[in-house]
Amino acid sequence: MASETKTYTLEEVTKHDKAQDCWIIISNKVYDVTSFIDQHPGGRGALIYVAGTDATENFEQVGHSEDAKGGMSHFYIGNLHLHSDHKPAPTAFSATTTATNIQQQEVGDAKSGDQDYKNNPIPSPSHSTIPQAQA
Ligand code: HEM
Repeated sequence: MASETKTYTLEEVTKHDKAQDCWIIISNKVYDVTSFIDQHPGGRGALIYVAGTDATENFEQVGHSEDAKGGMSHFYIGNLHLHSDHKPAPTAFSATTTATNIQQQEVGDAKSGDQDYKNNPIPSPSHSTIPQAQA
Protein backbone atom coordinates (compact mmCIF):
# COMPACT_ATOMS: atom_id res chain seq x y z
CA MET A 1 0.00 0.00 0.00
CA ALA A 2 1.08 3.52 -0.67
CA SER A 3 2.09 5.53 2.35
CA GLU A 4 -0.43 7.94 3.80
CA THR A 5 -0.78 11.26 2.08
CA LYS A 6 0.67 14.06 4.11
CA THR A 7 -1.51 17.05 4.89
CA TYR A 8 -0.33 20.57 5.59
CA THR A 9 -2.17 23.41 7.22
CA LEU A 10 -2.43 26.70 5.42
CA GLU A 11 -0.34 28.20 8.20
CA GLU A 12 2.46 25.77 7.41
CA VAL A 13 2.32 26.48 3.67
CA THR A 14 2.45 30.24 4.13
CA LYS A 15 5.83 29.90 5.85
CA HIS A 16 7.36 28.69 2.59
CA ASP A 17 7.02 31.96 0.78
CA LYS A 18 10.40 32.67 -0.74
CA ALA A 19 12.56 31.67 -3.69
CA GLN A 20 14.80 29.53 -1.49
CA ASP A 21 11.81 27.78 0.05
CA CYS A 22 8.77 27.96 -2.18
CA TRP A 23 5.56 26.03 -1.69
CA ILE A 24 2.35 26.70 -3.57
CA ILE A 25 -1.19 25.38 -3.38
CA ILE A 26 -3.01 24.36 -6.55
CA SER A 27 -6.48 22.81 -6.21
CA ASN A 28 -5.93 22.03 -2.53
CA LYS A 29 -2.72 20.16 -3.28
CA VAL A 30 0.61 21.39 -1.95
CA TYR A 31 3.66 21.59 -4.21
CA ASP A 32 7.24 22.32 -3.23
CA VAL A 33 8.50 24.08 -6.35
CA THR A 34 11.76 25.37 -4.85
CA SER A 35 13.88 23.25 -7.17
CA PHE A 36 11.70 24.15 -10.15
CA ILE A 37 11.88 27.93 -9.86
CA ASP A 38 14.93 28.27 -12.08
CA GLN A 39 13.56 25.82 -14.63
CA HIS A 40 10.00 27.13 -14.88
CA PRO A 41 9.34 28.12 -18.51
CA GLY A 42 7.08 30.90 -17.24
CA GLY A 43 9.98 32.42 -15.31
CA ARG A 44 11.00 32.41 -11.67
CA GLY A 45 9.09 35.58 -10.90
CA ALA A 46 5.76 33.90 -11.56
CA LEU A 47 6.38 31.25 -8.91
CA ILE A 48 7.96 33.62 -6.39
CA TYR A 49 4.95 35.89 -6.81
CA VAL A 50 2.61 33.19 -5.52
CA ALA A 51 5.01 31.55 -3.03
CA GLY A 52 3.21 30.43 0.11
CA THR A 53 -0.24 31.11 -1.35
CA ASP A 54 -3.05 29.41 -3.22
CA ALA A 55 -1.95 29.74 -6.86
CA THR A 56 -4.87 27.81 -8.37
CA GLU A 57 -6.32 30.83 -10.12
CA ASN A 58 -2.96 31.98 -11.44
CA PHE A 59 -2.11 28.52 -12.68
CA GLU A 60 -5.44 28.14 -14.46
CA GLN A 61 -5.31 31.59 -16.00
CA VAL A 62 -2.08 30.76 -17.79
CA GLY A 63 -3.75 27.83 -19.53
CA HIS A 64 -0.91 25.47 -18.77
CA SER A 65 -0.49 22.55 -21.18
CA GLU A 66 -1.21 18.94 -20.30
CA ASP A 67 2.57 18.48 -20.13
CA ALA A 68 2.79 21.17 -17.49
CA LYS A 69 -0.06 19.60 -15.52
CA GLY A 70 1.65 16.23 -15.68
CA GLY A 71 4.95 17.77 -14.60
CA MET A 72 3.36 19.12 -11.44
CA SER A 73 3.31 15.68 -9.87
CA HIS A 74 7.10 15.83 -9.43
CA PHE A 75 6.63 18.62 -6.92
CA TYR A 76 3.56 17.33 -5.10
CA ILE A 77 4.22 16.91 -1.38
CA GLY A 78 0.73 16.53 0.09
CA ASN A 79 -2.75 17.94 0.49
CA LEU A 80 -3.99 21.09 2.10
CA HIS A 81 -5.61 20.38 5.45
CA LEU A 82 -9.19 21.58 5.18
CA HIS A 83 -11.08 22.46 8.33
CA SER A 84 -14.84 22.48 8.46
CA ASP A 85 -14.56 26.23 9.00
CA HIS A 86 -12.03 26.46 6.22
CA LYS A 87 -11.39 29.94 4.91
CA PRO A 88 -10.01 30.28 1.41
CA ALA A 89 -6.24 30.51 1.27
CA PRO A 90 -4.89 33.96 0.53
CA THR A 91 -4.01 34.48 -3.07
CA ALA A 92 -1.73 37.01 -4.63
CA PHE A 93 -4.89 38.67 -5.94
CA SER A 94 -6.80 38.63 -2.68
CA ALA A 95 -9.58 41.21 -2.68
CA THR A 96 -8.13 42.82 0.42
CA THR A 97 -4.72 43.22 -1.19
CA THR A 98 -4.16 46.62 -2.72
CA ALA A 99 -1.63 47.33 -5.39
CA THR A 100 0.38 49.23 -2.81
CA ASN A 101 0.41 46.23 -0.51
CA ILE A 102 1.54 43.99 -3.30
CA GLN A 103 4.45 46.29 -3.99
CA GLN A 104 5.43 46.38 -0.34
CA GLN A 105 4.75 42.80 0.65
CA GLU A 106 4.92 40.54 -2.36
CA VAL A 107 7.38 42.39 -4.53
CA GLY A 108 9.38 43.62 -1.57
CA ASP A 109 9.83 40.07 -0.33
CA ALA A 110 11.23 38.95 -3.63
CA LYS A 111 13.85 41.64 -3.85
CA SER A 112 16.97 39.50 -3.69
CA GLY A 113 18.07 38.82 -7.22
CA ASP A 114 14.66 39.52 -8.66
CA GLN A 115 14.86 43.13 -9.67
CA ASP A 116 13.25 42.50 -13.05
CA TYR A 117 10.37 40.88 -11.34
CA LYS A 118 9.76 44.08 -9.41
CA ASN A 119 8.62 45.80 -12.57
CA ASN A 120 6.99 42.81 -14.18
CA PRO A 121 5.77 40.25 -11.61
CA ILE A 122 4.55 37.71 -14.15
CA PRO A 123 6.77 37.64 -17.20
CA SER A 124 3.96 37.06 -19.64
CA PRO A 125 1.99 39.77 -21.38
CA SER A 126 -0.99 37.45 -21.36
CA HIS A 127 -1.56 38.19 -17.66
CA SER A 128 -3.73 41.20 -17.92
CA THR A 129 -5.22 40.60 -14.46
CA ILE A 130 -1.98 41.27 -12.65
CA PRO A 131 -2.44 44.50 -10.80
CA GLN A 132 0.15 47.04 -11.83
CA ALA A 133 1.34 48.97 -8.81
CA GLN A 134 1.85 52.65 -9.39
CA ALA A 135 4.63 54.50 -7.62
C1 HEM B 1 3.98 23.13 -10.23
C2 HEM B 1 3.49 24.20 -10.83
C3 HEM B 1 3.83 24.63 -12.25
C4 HEM B 1 4.36 23.91 -13.27
C5 HEM B 1 4.80 22.43 -13.29
C6 HEM B 1 4.47 24.81 -14.41
C7 HEM B 1 4.98 24.46 -15.65
C8 HEM B 1 4.99 25.28 -16.76
C9 HEM B 1 5.34 24.86 -18.08
C10 HEM B 1 5.80 23.45 -18.48
C11 HEM B 1 5.22 25.94 -18.89
C12 HEM B 1 5.47 26.00 -20.42
C13 HEM B 1 4.14 26.16 -21.15
C14 HEM B 1 3.21 24.99 -20.92
O1 HEM B 1 3.64 23.83 -21.15
O2 HEM B 1 2.06 25.21 -20.52
C15 HEM B 1 4.80 27.04 -18.06
C16 HEM B 1 4.58 28.32 -18.52
C17 HEM B 1 4.15 29.36 -17.73
N1 HEM B 1 3.80 29.30 -16.41
FE1 HEM B 1 3.91 27.69 -15.23
N2 HEM B 1 4.00 26.04 -14.05
C18 HEM B 1 3.60 25.96 -12.74
C19 HEM B 1 3.04 26.97 -11.99
C20 HEM B 1 2.80 28.25 -12.43
C21 HEM B 1 2.17 29.29 -11.66
C22 HEM B 1 1.65 29.12 -10.23
C23 HEM B 1 2.15 30.40 -12.45
C24 HEM B 1 1.64 31.78 -12.15
C25 HEM B 1 1.76 32.35 -10.99
C26 HEM B 1 2.76 30.06 -13.71
C27 HEM B 1 2.94 30.91 -14.76
C28 HEM B 1 3.41 30.55 -16.01
C29 HEM B 1 3.54 31.48 -17.12
C30 HEM B 1 3.23 32.97 -17.10
C31 HEM B 1 3.99 30.73 -18.21
C32 HEM B 1 4.29 31.24 -19.61
C33 HEM B 1 3.05 31.04 -20.44
C34 HEM B 1 3.24 31.60 -21.83
O3 HEM B 1 4.30 31.36 -22.43
O4 HEM B 1 2.32 32.25 -22.30
N3 HEM B 1 3.14 28.74 -13.67
N4 HEM B 1 4.66 26.62 -16.76
